[in-house]
Amino acid sequence: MWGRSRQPGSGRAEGEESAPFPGVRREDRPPVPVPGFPPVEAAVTLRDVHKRYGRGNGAVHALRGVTIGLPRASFTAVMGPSGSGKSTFLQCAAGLDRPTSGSVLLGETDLTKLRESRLSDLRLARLGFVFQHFNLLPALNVYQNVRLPLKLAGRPVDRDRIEQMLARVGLPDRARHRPGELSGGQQQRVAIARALITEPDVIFADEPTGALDTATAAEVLTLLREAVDNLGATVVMVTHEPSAAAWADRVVFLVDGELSDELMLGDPEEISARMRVLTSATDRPQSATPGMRGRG
Ligand SMILES: Nc1ncnc2c1ncn2[C@@H]1O[C@H](COP(=O)(O)OP(=O)(O)OP(=O)(O)O)[C@@H](O)[C@H]1O
Repeated sequence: MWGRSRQPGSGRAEGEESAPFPGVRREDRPPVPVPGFPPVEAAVTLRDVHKRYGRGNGAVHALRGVTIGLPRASFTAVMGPSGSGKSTFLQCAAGLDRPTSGSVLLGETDLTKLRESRLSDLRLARLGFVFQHFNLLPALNVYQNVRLPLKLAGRPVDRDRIEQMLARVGLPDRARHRPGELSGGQQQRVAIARALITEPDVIFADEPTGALDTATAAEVLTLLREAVDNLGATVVMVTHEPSAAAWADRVVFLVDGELSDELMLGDPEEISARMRVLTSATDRPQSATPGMRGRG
């Protein structure tokens, strides 16, 4: 499978399988894209997406005609200098914000044509989210946090599946703990379990390792990688960290709201070098995030 041998620090050998996620049959997995061949089907497609904040002289053009397809069962990292439009890209691709013009398709469904209530249903049913600061509900325990998307979507709750998912992310004995009783890395594992419990088509991750130390970040990235390889999920991750982006199959680079470059199966050094070129060309610093500096 592509990218498998390139995972920095995963400790997993080429071709080695990790334990499957609960409730997912191998035959249900969608086709895996092969480098060098056009993808059969894109999980997410952006077509000429523009996003403008404000009007007149004060308008900010955060995205300027972004067109890209993200293949099913692939892991894409989005990088770029500070203010280049990464978060706006993620928000528009995930249907959390609406483009000023252009279209965003989830499979065959054009999100820009959906009313807010339908969009919200679709996000619950088919998308998962992982954020830098975890965004768990502090009053709910771990089990209840993971169960929440199922309840919100009105779907049946299978206690065994939730417990298996917690075991899968390495927290079999924390179901009754509140988020405040867990470390940052453990909270992010809960957030990943919560994102995966609905078996989403696409997981959007916004700086998922930005608040974590190097070792913990690698554990979280392993889980995202496994969601792609074993569950057939599509992962889209915004990151400032070349060492995190190197876990992806493909890194796309945004500059001033435009896609300016991409790298397939890049290692941290290659990704850093590409970022240095882009940052010096725009003469704009990257936003600093703690945690993974110096890795790789
Ligand atoms: N709600 C908003 N209103 C006005 N301008 C905005 C808004 N959100 C983002 N912007 C502007 O749009 C541009 C792109 O912002 P965005 O947050 O997408 O960039 P980014 O690459 O994620 O930045 P960073 O790496 O610093 O988080 C920036 O100039 C930003 O100031």
